[in-house]
Amino acid sequence: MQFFKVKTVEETFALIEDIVQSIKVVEEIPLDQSLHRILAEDIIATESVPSFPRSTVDGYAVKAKETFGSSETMPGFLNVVGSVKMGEEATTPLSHGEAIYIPTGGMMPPNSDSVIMIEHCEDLSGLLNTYKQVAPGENVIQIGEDVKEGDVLITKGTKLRPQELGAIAAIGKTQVAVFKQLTIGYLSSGDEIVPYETEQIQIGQVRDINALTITSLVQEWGAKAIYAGIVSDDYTEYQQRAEELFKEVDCLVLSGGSSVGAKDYTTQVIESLGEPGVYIHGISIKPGKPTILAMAGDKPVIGLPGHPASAMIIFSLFGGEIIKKLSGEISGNRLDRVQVRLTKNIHSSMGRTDYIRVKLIEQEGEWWAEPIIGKSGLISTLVQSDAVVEIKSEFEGARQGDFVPAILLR
Ligand SMILES: Nc1nc2c(c(=O)[nH]1)N[C@H]1C(S)=C(S)[C@@H](COP(=O)(O)OP(=O)(O)OC[C@H]3O[C@@H](n4cnc5c(N)ncnc54)[C@H](O)[C@@H]3O)O[C@H]1N2
Ligand code: MOO
Repeated sequence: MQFFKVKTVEETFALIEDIVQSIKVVEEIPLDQSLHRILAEDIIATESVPSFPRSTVDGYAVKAKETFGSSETMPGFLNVVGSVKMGEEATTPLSHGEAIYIPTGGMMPPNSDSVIMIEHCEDLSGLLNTYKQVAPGENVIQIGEDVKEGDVLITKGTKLRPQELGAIAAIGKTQVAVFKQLTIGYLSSGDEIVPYETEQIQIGQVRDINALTITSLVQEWGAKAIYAGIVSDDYTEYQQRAEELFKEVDCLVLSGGSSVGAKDYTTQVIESLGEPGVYIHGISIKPGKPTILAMAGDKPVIGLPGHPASAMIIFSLFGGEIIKKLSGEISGNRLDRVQVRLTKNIHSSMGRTDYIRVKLIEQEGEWWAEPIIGKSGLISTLVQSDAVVEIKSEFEGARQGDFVPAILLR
Protein backbone atom coordinates (compact mmCIF):
# COMPACT_ATOMS: atom_id res chain seq x y z
CA MET A 1 0.00 0.00 0.00
CA GLN A 2 1.18 3.51 -0.78
CA PHE A 3 0.32 6.93 0.52
CA PHE A 4 -1.85 8.77 -1.95
CA LYS A 5 -2.97 12.38 -2.31
CA VAL A 6 0.42 13.59 -0.95
CA LYS A 7 0.66 17.38 -0.78
CA THR A 8 3.32 19.94 0.09
CA VAL A 9 2.98 22.10 3.21
CA GLU A 10 2.13 25.13 1.05
CA GLU A 11 -0.55 23.19 -0.83
CA THR A 12 -1.98 22.00 2.47
CA PHE A 13 -2.32 25.53 3.85
CA ALA A 14 -3.83 26.70 0.54
CA LEU A 15 -6.33 23.82 0.62
CA ILE A 16 -7.37 24.67 4.19
CA GLU A 17 -7.97 28.27 3.11
CA ASP A 18 -10.03 26.99 0.22
CA ILE A 19 -12.22 24.30 1.77
CA VAL A 20 -12.79 25.28 5.39
CA GLN A 21 -15.72 27.66 5.81
CA SER A 22 -16.27 29.79 8.91
CA ILE A 23 -19.21 28.90 11.10
CA LYS A 24 -21.95 31.52 10.91
CA VAL A 25 -23.68 30.98 14.25
CA VAL A 26 -23.60 34.16 16.33
CA GLU A 27 -24.44 34.71 19.99
CA GLU A 28 -24.58 37.74 22.28
CA ILE A 29 -22.54 37.30 25.43
CA PRO A 30 -21.45 39.51 28.34
CA LEU A 31 -18.23 41.39 27.61
CA ASP A 32 -16.47 39.95 30.66
CA GLN A 33 -16.91 36.43 29.29
CA SER A 34 -15.69 37.16 25.78
CA LEU A 35 -11.92 36.80 26.14
CA HIS A 36 -10.41 34.86 23.18
CA ARG A 37 -13.78 34.71 21.41
CA ILE A 38 -14.14 35.89 17.80
CA LEU A 39 -16.05 39.12 17.24
CA ALA A 40 -19.04 38.68 14.90
CA GLU A 41 -19.77 42.42 14.49
CA ASP A 42 -17.86 45.61 13.83
CA ILE A 43 -17.62 47.60 17.04
CA ILE A 44 -18.62 51.17 16.16
CA ALA A 45 -17.85 53.77 18.80
CA THR A 46 -21.16 55.21 20.02
CA GLU A 47 -19.34 57.87 22.00
CA SER A 48 -15.96 59.55 22.09
CA VAL A 49 -13.28 58.58 24.59
CA PRO A 50 -12.51 60.64 26.48
CA SER A 51 -15.75 62.56 26.36
CA PHE A 52 -14.08 65.61 27.94
CA PRO A 53 -10.51 66.98 27.65
CA ARG A 54 -8.27 65.52 30.38
CA SER A 55 -4.92 66.27 31.92
CA THR A 56 -2.28 63.54 31.65
CA VAL A 57 -0.25 64.87 34.60
CA ASP A 58 -0.55 66.45 38.05
CA GLY A 59 -0.06 70.18 37.58
CA TYR A 60 -1.79 73.45 36.78
CA ALA A 61 -4.15 74.07 33.87
CA VAL A 62 -3.00 77.20 32.06
CA LYS A 63 -3.16 79.08 28.79
CA ALA A 64 0.09 78.03 27.13
CA LYS A 65 0.89 81.45 25.76
CA GLU A 66 0.90 82.88 29.28
CA THR A 67 3.88 80.64 30.14
CA PHE A 68 5.92 81.63 27.09
CA GLY A 69 9.39 82.84 28.05
CA SER A 70 9.27 81.20 31.51
CA SER A 71 12.57 79.71 32.69
CA GLU A 72 14.38 78.81 35.93
CA THR A 73 16.08 82.21 35.98
CA MET A 74 13.12 84.17 34.64
CA PRO A 75 9.90 82.62 36.01
CA GLY A 76 6.44 83.71 34.91
CA PHE A 77 3.66 84.42 37.41
CA LEU A 78 0.04 83.29 37.46
CA ASN A 79 -2.67 83.43 40.10
CA VAL A 80 -3.95 80.09 41.38
CA VAL A 81 -7.75 80.46 41.46
CA GLY A 82 -8.91 76.99 42.43
CA SER A 83 -8.58 73.30 41.81
CA VAL A 84 -10.29 70.71 39.63
CA LYS A 85 -12.00 67.82 41.42
CA MET A 86 -11.74 64.29 40.01
CA GLY A 87 -14.96 62.85 38.66
CA GLU A 88 -16.60 66.26 38.49
CA GLU A 89 -17.17 68.70 35.69
CA ALA A 90 -14.77 71.67 35.70
CA THR A 91 -17.08 74.64 35.21
CA THR A 92 -15.03 77.67 36.27
CA PRO A 93 -13.41 79.18 33.18
CA LEU A 94 -9.82 80.32 33.27
CA SER A 95 -9.31 84.06 32.89
CA HIS A 96 -6.26 86.03 31.86
CA GLY A 97 -3.27 85.49 34.19
CA GLU A 98 -4.81 82.53 36.01
CA ALA A 99 -3.95 78.88 36.73
CA ILE A 100 -6.07 76.08 38.23
CA TYR A 101 -4.63 73.06 40.05
CA ILE A 102 -5.51 69.83 38.19
CA PRO A 103 -4.80 66.19 39.12
CA THR A 104 -3.89 63.55 36.52
CA GLY A 105 -7.02 62.61 34.58
CA GLY A 106 -9.00 65.65 35.74
CA MET A 107 -11.19 67.65 33.35
CA MET A 108 -9.54 70.67 31.74
CA PRO A 109 -11.29 73.90 32.81
CA PRO A 110 -12.90 75.96 30.02
CA ASN A 111 -10.38 78.32 28.26
CA SER A 112 -7.33 76.37 29.46
CA ASP A 113 -5.29 74.61 26.77
CA SER A 114 -2.34 72.95 28.52
CA VAL A 115 -0.96 71.78 31.86
CA ILE A 116 2.32 72.69 33.48
CA MET A 117 3.64 69.86 35.65
CA ILE A 118 4.01 70.54 39.38
CA GLU A 119 7.76 69.92 39.19
CA HIS A 120 8.08 72.81 36.71
CA CYS A 121 6.35 75.39 38.87
CA GLU A 122 5.90 76.43 42.48
CA ASP A 123 2.75 77.58 44.25
CA LEU A 124 3.88 80.32 46.67
CA SER A 125 0.73 81.15 48.66
CA GLY A 126 -1.44 81.32 45.55
CA LEU A 127 1.16 82.89 43.27
CA LEU A 128 2.32 80.28 40.78
CA ASN A 129 5.93 80.69 39.65
CA THR A 130 6.31 78.95 36.25
CA TYR A 131 9.87 77.78 35.49
CA LYS A 132 9.20 76.31 32.10
CA GLN A 133 7.00 77.19 29.15
CA VAL A 134 4.42 74.73 27.86
CA ALA A 135 3.05 74.37 24.33
CA PRO A 136 -0.69 74.51 23.53
CA GLY A 137 -2.13 71.01 24.01
CA GLU A 138 0.83 69.85 26.11
CA ASN A 139 -0.12 67.21 28.73
CA VAL A 140 -3.74 67.11 27.55
CA ILE A 141 -5.76 64.26 26.00
CA GLN A 142 -8.35 65.86 23.72
CA ILE A 143 -11.98 64.76 23.31
CA GLY A 144 -12.01 61.64 21.11
CA GLU A 145 -8.22 61.36 21.02
CA ASP A 146 -8.50 57.75 22.21
CA VAL A 147 -11.69 56.77 20.39
CA LYS A 148 -13.71 58.97 18.04
CA GLU A 149 -17.49 58.63 17.98
CA GLY A 150 -18.59 56.88 14.77
CA ASP A 151 -15.23 55.24 14.09
CA VAL A 152 -14.89 51.47 13.66
CA LEU A 153 -13.03 50.58 16.83
CA ILE A 154 -12.61 46.82 16.24
CA THR A 155 -13.48 44.85 13.13
CA LYS A 156 -15.52 41.66 12.77
CA GLY A 157 -13.33 38.55 12.86
CA THR A 158 -10.96 39.89 15.53
CA LYS A 159 -9.94 37.50 18.30
CA LEU A 160 -10.68 39.41 21.48
CA ARG A 161 -7.59 40.06 23.58
CA PRO A 162 -7.51 41.87 26.93
CA GLN A 163 -6.89 45.22 25.20
CA GLU A 164 -9.96 44.79 22.95
CA LEU A 165 -12.12 44.07 26.01
CA GLY A 166 -10.76 47.22 27.66
CA ALA A 167 -11.54 49.33 24.59
CA ILE A 168 -15.11 47.97 24.35
CA ALA A 169 -15.58 48.68 28.05
CA ALA A 170 -14.40 52.25 27.49
CA ILE A 171 -17.37 52.99 25.21
CA GLY A 172 -19.83 51.47 27.67
CA LYS A 173 -20.78 48.38 25.68
CA THR A 174 -21.52 45.43 27.97
CA GLN A 175 -22.66 42.73 25.51
CA VAL A 176 -20.84 41.62 22.35
CA ALA A 177 -21.83 39.50 19.35
CA VAL A 178 -19.34 36.68 18.90
CA PHE A 179 -19.22 33.54 16.82
CA LYS A 180 -20.25 30.37 18.62
CA GLN A 181 -17.42 28.74 20.52
CA LEU A 182 -16.13 25.78 18.53
CA THR A 183 -16.37 22.24 19.87
CA ILE A 184 -13.57 19.98 18.76
CA GLY A 185 -13.95 16.23 19.21
CA TYR A 186 -10.91 14.07 19.87
CA LEU A 187 -10.57 10.28 19.79
CA SER A 188 -7.43 8.16 20.28
CA SER A 189 -6.98 4.84 18.52
CA GLY A 190 -4.72 1.86 19.01
CA ASP A 191 -4.92 -1.53 20.80
CA GLU A 192 -1.87 -0.55 22.85
CA ILE A 193 -3.22 2.81 24.07
CA VAL A 194 -4.65 2.89 27.59
CA PRO A 195 -6.14 5.78 29.60
CA TYR A 196 -3.41 7.98 31.03
CA GLU A 197 -4.90 7.46 34.49
CA THR A 198 -3.91 3.75 34.30
CA GLU A 199 -1.68 3.18 37.33
CA GLN A 200 0.00 -0.06 36.34
CA ILE A 201 0.49 -0.62 32.63
CA GLN A 202 1.29 -3.99 31.06
CA ILE A 203 4.24 -4.58 28.76
CA GLY A 204 3.23 -3.40 25.30
CA GLN A 205 0.77 -0.79 26.57
CA VAL A 206 1.29 2.98 26.44
CA ARG A 207 -0.59 5.74 28.19
CA ASP A 208 -2.63 8.12 26.05
CA ILE A 209 -0.34 11.13 25.61
CA ASN A 210 -2.04 12.71 22.59
CA ALA A 211 -5.33 13.05 24.43
CA LEU A 212 -3.67 15.60 26.68
CA THR A 213 -1.50 17.46 24.16
CA ILE A 214 -4.25 17.82 21.56
CA THR A 215 -7.17 18.73 23.83
CA SER A 216 -4.93 21.21 25.67
CA LEU A 217 -3.98 22.94 22.42
CA VAL A 218 -7.68 23.19 21.60
CA GLN A 219 -8.35 24.87 24.94
CA GLU A 220 -5.38 27.18 24.52
CA TRP A 221 -6.91 28.37 21.24
CA GLY A 222 -10.21 29.22 22.92
CA ALA A 223 -12.28 26.26 21.69
CA LYS A 224 -13.98 23.50 23.70
CA ALA A 225 -12.58 19.97 23.52
CA ILE A 226 -14.53 16.76 23.91
CA TYR A 227 -12.28 13.82 24.67
CA ALA A 228 -14.16 10.66 23.69
CA GLY A 229 -11.63 8.11 24.91
CA ILE A 230 -9.75 5.38 23.12
CA VAL A 231 -10.86 2.91 20.48
CA SER A 232 -9.15 -0.36 19.65
CA ASP A 233 -7.98 -1.23 16.17
CA ASP A 234 -11.34 -2.67 15.24
CA TYR A 235 -13.05 -1.03 12.29
CA THR A 236 -16.63 -1.39 13.50
CA GLU A 237 -15.97 -0.01 16.97
CA TYR A 238 -13.77 2.77 15.60
CA GLN A 239 -16.35 3.75 12.97
CA GLN A 240 -19.27 3.83 15.46
CA ARG A 241 -17.43 5.86 18.07
CA ALA A 242 -16.13 8.31 15.48
CA GLU A 243 -19.59 8.74 13.95
CA GLU A 244 -21.23 9.41 17.35
CA LEU A 245 -18.63 11.99 18.24
CA PHE A 246 -18.72 13.55 14.78
CA LYS A 247 -22.41 14.47 15.23
CA GLU A 248 -21.67 16.49 18.36
CA VAL A 249 -18.74 18.56 17.12
CA ASP A 250 -17.64 21.20 14.62
CA CYS A 251 -14.40 19.42 13.80
CA LEU A 252 -13.19 15.89 14.50
CA VAL A 253 -9.62 14.90 15.34
CA LEU A 254 -8.54 11.25 15.28
CA SER A 255 -5.11 10.17 16.44
CA GLY A 256 -3.18 7.09 15.35
CA GLY A 257 -3.80 4.60 12.62
CA SER A 258 -3.12 7.23 9.98
CA SER A 259 -0.32 5.27 8.33
CA VAL A 260 -0.75 2.45 5.86
CA GLY A 261 -0.35 -0.58 8.13
CA ALA A 262 -2.80 -3.47 8.00
CA LYS A 263 -4.77 -2.13 10.99
CA ASP A 264 -4.64 1.54 10.09
CA TYR A 265 -8.36 2.17 9.67
CA THR A 266 -8.43 5.93 10.13
CA THR A 267 -8.78 6.74 6.42
CA GLN A 268 -11.61 4.26 6.02
CA VAL A 269 -13.39 5.61 9.12
CA ILE A 270 -13.06 9.17 7.87
CA GLU A 271 -14.38 8.24 4.42
CA SER A 272 -17.45 6.68 6.10
CA LEU A 273 -18.41 10.00 7.74
CA GLY A 274 -19.55 11.66 4.54
CA GLU A 275 -18.67 13.45 1.33
CA PRO A 276 -16.40 14.89 0.02
CA GLY A 277 -14.04 12.84 2.23
CA VAL A 278 -10.25 12.69 2.20
CA TYR A 279 -8.42 15.53 0.43
CA ILE A 280 -4.95 14.75 1.68
CA HIS A 281 -3.33 11.54 2.85
CA GLY A 282 0.32 12.24 3.36
CA ILE A 283 2.12 15.59 3.49
CA SER A 284 5.73 16.07 2.40
CA ILE A 285 6.70 17.11 5.90
CA LYS A 286 8.87 15.83 8.73
CA PRO A 287 7.65 14.85 11.24
CA GLY A 288 4.10 13.86 10.49
CA LYS A 289 4.07 12.58 6.93
CA PRO A 290 1.06 10.25 7.39
CA THR A 291 -1.39 13.06 8.10
CA ILE A 292 -4.97 12.94 6.82
CA LEU A 293 -7.13 15.99 6.07
CA ALA A 294 -10.74 15.55 5.07
CA MET A 295 -14.13 17.23 4.99
CA ALA A 296 -17.33 15.40 5.86
CA GLY A 297 -20.09 17.79 4.86
CA ASP A 298 -18.90 21.17 6.13
CA LYS A 299 -16.92 19.71 9.05
CA PRO A 300 -13.15 19.26 8.84
CA VAL A 301 -11.75 15.91 9.97
CA ILE A 302 -8.08 15.51 10.85
CA GLY A 303 -6.24 12.22 11.12
CA LEU A 304 -3.10 12.77 13.16
CA PRO A 305 -0.06 10.51 13.09
CA GLY A 306 0.17 8.61 16.36
CA HIS A 307 3.73 9.51 17.34
CA PRO A 308 3.25 12.10 20.09
CA ALA A 309 5.70 14.75 18.84
CA SER A 310 4.39 14.39 15.27
CA ALA A 311 0.78 14.63 16.44
CA MET A 312 1.43 17.80 18.40
CA ILE A 313 3.50 19.53 15.71
CA ILE A 314 1.01 18.63 12.96
CA PHE A 315 -1.94 19.76 15.06
CA SER A 316 -0.18 23.02 15.99
CA LEU A 317 0.43 23.81 12.32
CA PHE A 318 -2.64 22.58 10.44
CA GLY A 319 -5.13 22.03 13.26
CA GLY A 320 -4.44 25.58 14.40
CA GLU A 321 -5.10 26.95 10.93
CA ILE A 322 -8.28 24.89 10.48
CA ILE A 323 -9.69 25.97 13.83
CA LYS A 324 -8.82 29.58 13.13
CA LYS A 325 -10.60 29.50 9.75
CA LEU A 326 -13.59 27.64 11.18
CA SER A 327 -13.92 30.04 14.11
CA GLY A 328 -14.45 33.08 11.90
CA GLU A 329 -11.17 34.68 12.91
CA ILE A 330 -9.70 36.99 10.31
CA SER A 331 -6.07 37.41 11.14
CA GLY A 332 -4.69 40.86 10.74
CA ASN A 333 -1.01 41.39 11.19
CA ARG A 334 0.18 37.94 12.19
CA LEU A 335 3.59 37.44 13.72
CA ASP A 336 3.68 33.68 13.75
CA ARG A 337 7.34 33.18 12.88
CA VAL A 338 10.43 34.85 14.31
CA GLN A 339 13.93 34.74 12.86
CA VAL A 340 16.56 32.89 14.91
CA ARG A 341 20.09 31.65 14.11
CA LEU A 342 21.16 28.03 14.02
CA THR A 343 23.87 26.74 16.36
CA LYS A 344 24.52 23.72 14.08
CA ASN A 345 24.20 22.64 10.46
CA ILE A 346 20.88 20.94 9.76
CA HIS A 347 20.36 18.51 6.94
CA SER A 348 17.00 18.13 5.26
CA SER A 349 15.67 16.69 2.00
CA MET A 350 14.65 18.73 -1.02
CA GLY A 351 10.93 18.58 -1.64
CA ARG A 352 10.05 18.14 2.05
CA THR A 353 9.44 20.79 4.72
CA ASP A 354 11.12 19.97 8.02
CA TYR A 355 10.15 21.24 11.46
CA ILE A 356 13.05 20.80 13.83
CA ARG A 357 12.48 21.01 17.55
CA VAL A 358 14.84 23.55 19.10
CA LYS A 359 15.79 25.13 22.38
CA LEU A 360 16.25 28.90 22.14
CA ILE A 361 19.29 30.46 23.76
CA GLU A 362 20.01 34.18 24.02
CA GLN A 363 23.59 35.18 23.31
CA GLU A 364 24.73 38.78 23.16
CA GLY A 365 21.29 40.05 22.24
CA GLU A 366 20.64 37.42 19.55
CA TRP A 367 18.46 34.33 19.71
CA TRP A 368 20.06 31.03 18.70
CA ALA A 369 18.30 27.73 18.04
CA GLU A 370 19.89 24.56 19.39
CA PRO A 371 18.37 21.49 17.66
CA ILE A 372 16.96 18.82 19.96
CA ILE A 373 17.74 15.42 18.61
CA GLY A 374 15.16 12.70 19.06
CA LYS A 375 12.61 10.61 17.24
CA SER A 376 9.08 11.82 16.68
CA GLY A 377 7.73 9.32 19.20
CA LEU A 378 9.46 11.11 22.07
CA ILE A 379 7.24 13.60 23.91
CA SER A 380 10.17 14.74 26.10
CA THR A 381 11.76 16.34 23.03
CA LEU A 382 8.86 18.80 23.02
CA VAL A 383 9.21 19.41 26.74
CA GLN A 384 12.76 20.56 26.03
CA SER A 385 11.71 22.65 23.02
CA ASP A 386 10.90 26.34 22.90
CA ALA A 387 10.13 26.32 19.19
CA VAL A 388 10.32 24.45 15.91
CA VAL A 389 12.40 25.90 13.10
CA GLU A 390 11.11 25.58 9.57
CA ILE A 391 13.32 24.39 6.72
CA LYS A 392 11.28 24.86 3.56
CA SER A 393 11.09 22.23 0.85
CA GLU A 394 13.33 24.14 -1.59
CA PHE A 395 16.34 23.88 0.75
CA GLU A 396 18.61 20.91 1.42
CA GLY A 397 19.17 22.11 4.96
CA ALA A 398 20.66 25.13 6.66
CA ARG A 399 24.10 26.04 7.96
CA GLN A 400 25.34 27.06 11.37
CA GLY A 401 24.75 30.81 11.78
CA ASP A 402 21.95 30.98 9.15
CA PHE A 403 18.78 32.81 10.05
CA VAL A 404 15.77 30.49 9.95
CA PRO A 405 12.08 31.03 10.79
CA ALA A 406 10.94 29.63 14.13
CA ILE A 407 7.42 28.96 15.35
CA LEU A 408 7.25 29.46 19.10
CA LEU A 409 5.80 26.70 21.23
CA ARG A 410 5.57 28.85 24.34
N1 LIG B 1 5.79 1.67 6.19
C1 LIG B 1 5.68 2.85 6.76
N2 LIG B 1 5.41 2.91 8.07
C2 LIG B 1 5.31 4.08 8.66
C3 LIG B 1 5.50 5.28 7.92
C4 LIG B 1 5.75 5.21 6.55
O1 LIG B 1 5.92 6.22 5.84
N3 LIG B 1 5.82 3.96 6.00
N4 LIG B 1 5.42 6.47 8.60
C5 LIG B 1 5.77 6.44 9.99
C6 LIG B 1 5.45 7.69 10.62
S1 LIG B 1 6.37 9.01 10.09
C7 LIG B 1 4.54 7.81 11.63
S2 LIG B 1 4.36 9.26 12.48
C8 LIG B 1 3.69 6.70 12.04
C9 LIG B 1 2.25 7.12 12.13
O2 LIG B 1 1.52 6.00 12.30
P1 LIG B 1 0.02 5.98 12.70
O3 LIG B 1 -0.61 7.30 12.55
O4 LIG B 1 -0.61 4.85 12.01
O5 LIG B 1 0.07 5.78 14.25
P2 LIG B 1 0.13 4.48 15.08
O6 LIG B 1 0.79 3.41 14.33
O7 LIG B 1 -1.22 4.25 15.60
O8 LIG B 1 1.07 4.99 16.23
C10 LIG B 1 2.39 5.34 16.02
C11 LIG B 1 3.09 5.33 17.37
O9 LIG B 1 2.55 6.29 18.23
C12 LIG B 1 2.05 5.71 19.41
N5 LIG B 1 0.80 6.36 19.77
C13 LIG B 1 -0.31 6.35 19.03
N6 LIG B 1 -1.28 7.03 19.64
C14 LIG B 1 -0.79 7.46 20.80
C15 LIG B 1 -1.32 8.18 21.89
N7 LIG B 1 -2.59 8.64 21.88
N8 LIG B 1 -0.53 8.44 22.95
C16 LIG B 1 0.75 7.96 22.97
N9 LIG B 1 1.32 7.30 21.96
C17 LIG B 1 0.55 7.03 20.89
C18 LIG B 1 1.82 4.27 19.07
O10 LIG B 1 1.86 3.44 20.18
C19 LIG B 1 2.94 4.00 18.08
O11 LIG B 1 4.13 3.74 18.78
O12 LIG B 1 3.78 5.68 11.10
C20 LIG B 1 5.11 5.30 10.77
N10 LIG B 1 5.05 4.13 9.99
O1 MOO C 1 5.16 11.55 11.52
MO1 MOO C 1 6.45 10.47 11.68
O2 MOO C 1 6.86 11.38 12.88
O3 MOO C 1 7.42 11.60 10.68
O4 MOO C 1 7.68 9.63 12.66
